[in-house]
Formats: sequence, structure tokens, C-alpha cells
Amino acid sequence: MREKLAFSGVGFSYGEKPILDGFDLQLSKGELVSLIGPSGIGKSTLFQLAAGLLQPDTGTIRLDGKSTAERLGRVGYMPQRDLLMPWRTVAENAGLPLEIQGFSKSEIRERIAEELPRFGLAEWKDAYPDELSGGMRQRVSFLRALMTGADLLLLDEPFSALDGITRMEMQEWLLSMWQQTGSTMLLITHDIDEAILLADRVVVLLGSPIRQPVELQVSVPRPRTLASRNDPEFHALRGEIWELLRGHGAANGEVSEA
Ligand SMILES: Nc1ncnc2c1ncn2[C@@H]1O[C@H](COP(=O)(O)OP(=O)(O)OP(=O)(O)O)[C@@H](O)[C@H]1O
Repeated sequence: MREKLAFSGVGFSYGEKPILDGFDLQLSKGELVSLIGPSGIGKSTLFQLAAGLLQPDTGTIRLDGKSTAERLGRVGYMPQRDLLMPWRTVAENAGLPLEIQGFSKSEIRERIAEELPRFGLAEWKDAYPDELSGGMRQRVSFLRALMTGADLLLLDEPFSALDGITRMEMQEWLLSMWQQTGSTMLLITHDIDEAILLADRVVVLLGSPIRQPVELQVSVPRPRTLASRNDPEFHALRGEIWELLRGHGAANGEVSEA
């Protein structure tokens, strides 16, 4: 499979505080990988490095095989909180990246109207964010990330603010979107079940600084549904990840075992 993103021997510190040291991570095109680790270990820092908002002190980060500092704008980012602009409608929020790329108002409306049905938002084109449920807002946020045209999406705990049922619906929805779009996705989560359910691989981040992550392949058959949680492999992985995280902050409730 073709390489999409690669960290090779990456070192990064905030002043005297080392976050990464000789860190390697590869993502193939079309892969969905979960990152899990204790709070404060450096997950968001890793995302900022991947997005080009920060540059490594040592080592290289390649995107599409090119070792370039110019990653900004080439990856889509979906934050924990949706950060939708309250004065813009659904179509105007989702269309923001197209506006920045210089598309005309009518082109944007047409393009967004085509996309809204598969996001379950066809009837909500002209609604404002405060008229939407949490799950709907996250779908608008996801559509906006896709509209950057980037086929690497960084999802930073995208469902953490949602209630349990909506969260489960959104997990199934995300899986179907991933299958339809073929995007490469890197997902931060604090929820062990979510990490396993969604991903091809779970990357467990440990240590200060983080050196080599522990990578666990998830071969639970796809398509996965919530019932996949009963799969014996799922169960074994859940135990393995929990053991890895135990004693690394997980005991403080920073990582949830479902
Ligand atoms: N701009 C900064 N300057 C100095 N230290 C920082 C900065 N940003 C983050 N840190 C520190 O670096 C460490 C890693 O932070 P980061 O936000 O990447 O962790 P995280 O794993 O995403 O945490 P959480 O799970 O709580 O969101 C933390 O100790 C944090 O206090």
C-alpha cells in the first residue's frame, strides 16, 4: 500500500520539555489509525506536527512521499468541538474551505447541496448551528474538513462531546463515510472501544518523551458494527490496550474502558 504520512526519527520539545524522541509512525493511503494515550502525553502536538502547524526539531515528516515543511492546508482537521460559526448557515459553514479556495457563491451552494444528503443534512442547508443536534453539528464539521480537498483527515476526539447513543451512531456513520471516501484518517480518542471499533491499527502512545509507540493490528472483520464489540479478538485487544495504559494515567480516568 502507498505511504500517505510518515514520521521518521522525529524529535520535538517545547523548550526544555521533550515530547517526542526518535518517533516513527507510518500511515498507508486509505488507512484508518487510532491514537490512544494518557492525557498530556502529546497527542495534539503530534497532530499539529502532522498538519504543519509545528515543525520537528529533528527527523522528517513526509506527506505523499515528499519531505516538505509545506503541509499546511494539505490536511483536513476536525477538532473536538465543532467550531462552527454561529452566524453562518450549514451550507456556509461547510463551504468555508471552498470560499478560501476562491470558488464562487453559486458553485459553493451547488457543491454543498450535492454533498448534504449523505451527511443526513439535506433539509438543513439554511439552518444555523444552534438549530442542530450535537451529532448534526459534528457532521457539518466533518463535511467542512472534507471540503478542504485533503485526503488526509486528522480527527481530534471528534465525538467526545456527544452523548453515548449519538456517539455510537456517529461511529457507525464515520465508518461508512470512510469506506465511501477512501480517505486516510488519523483519529485521537480516549475511548478504547472506539479506538478498536474504527481502526485498522491502534497506536498506543506511552512515555515522556514518547519514543516508539506500541502498534496493534485490528483484524476484526469489516464492515464493523456495534456488534463487533462481542468479537473475541475485540475483547482480547481491549484487555491488551488497557494493560498497556494501566499505570500511565489511565487509572485517573483519563482513558476510558467501555
Ligand atoms: N505551546 C505549548 N508550550 C509549552 N508546553 C506545551 C504547549 N502545548 C502543549 N504543551 C505541553 O505539552 C504536553 C503535551 O500536550 P498535548 O496537548 O500535545 O497533549 P495531549 O496528549 O493532546 O493531551 P490531552 O489528551 O489532555 O488533550 C503537555 O504537558 C502540555 O502541557
